[in-house]
Amino acid sequence: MIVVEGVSKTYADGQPPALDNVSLQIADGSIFGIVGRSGAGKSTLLRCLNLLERPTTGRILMDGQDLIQLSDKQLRQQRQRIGMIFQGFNLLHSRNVADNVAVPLEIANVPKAERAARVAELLALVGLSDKAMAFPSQLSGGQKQRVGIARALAARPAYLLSDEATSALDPETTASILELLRDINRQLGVTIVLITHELDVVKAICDSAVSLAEGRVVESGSLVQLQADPSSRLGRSLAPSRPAVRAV
Ligand SMILES: Nc1ncnc2c1ncn2[C@@H]1O[C@H](COP(=O)(O)OP(=O)(O)OP(=O)(O)O)[C@@H](O)[C@H]1O
Repeated sequence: MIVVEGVSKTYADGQPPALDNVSLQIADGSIFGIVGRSGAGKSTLLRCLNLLERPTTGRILMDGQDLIQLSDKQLRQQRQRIGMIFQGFNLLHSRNVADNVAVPLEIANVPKAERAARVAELLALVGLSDKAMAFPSQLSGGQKQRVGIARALAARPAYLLSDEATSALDPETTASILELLRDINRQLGVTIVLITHELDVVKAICDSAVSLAEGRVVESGSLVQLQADPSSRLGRSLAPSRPAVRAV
């Protein structure tokens, strides 16, 4: 479970805070969406969850441990429990697909034979077994993101952080990547925290969501709660789509 307690982040003196007293909880095994306009603080919040950004004040508890109190070594260990995927995929262009997926395993000093077996397993999971020797430049956007997902899962993380992972993809590819994330969540029990500016993404796969504005939490809750609350703006935006009415 992730608990964010009173987290504020100010990048520079005199600037308004990027996060202002944010508190929320992310249940184990859930898919949690962070929404809000550009500049609302979404990336800052996501980056605080693995301490790529250090909060100015507040606490981030992951599995009961306050990340801010961890030593460098403990933080490195905790980060192995957190995978991350990105809008721009962040693949190494000089390495083939298998070698990209192997990067976290190399960092964790996993022996070569074990690495190869794990990479094969991961490529099968994301449906890219036939692309192991291909280079990123030979892949479509959706395939690149599948490599990014396989790499993020390599060290068997408990948490997967997704920074606009589908924003660069067309709607059909987005749907297939969201389906993959949902399968990973269900099959492996990985908790997924995703930033998106597309409410359709939240509707498609999130169990809970928070909306941010100017660094503050505007609303948060489970999708079911939000959708059932007539006073919730986010809930109204996330109302289930009605089936199209067909003329007879
Ligand atoms: N490294 C940084 N240094 C200084 N200010 C920053 C830095 N990163 C973000 N900010 C500021 O913090 C605020 C929140 O930015 P953040 O990137 O978290 O928002 P966001 O909701 O993710 O936006 P977007 O959807 O455009 O990515 C903005 O005002 C931004 O200019």
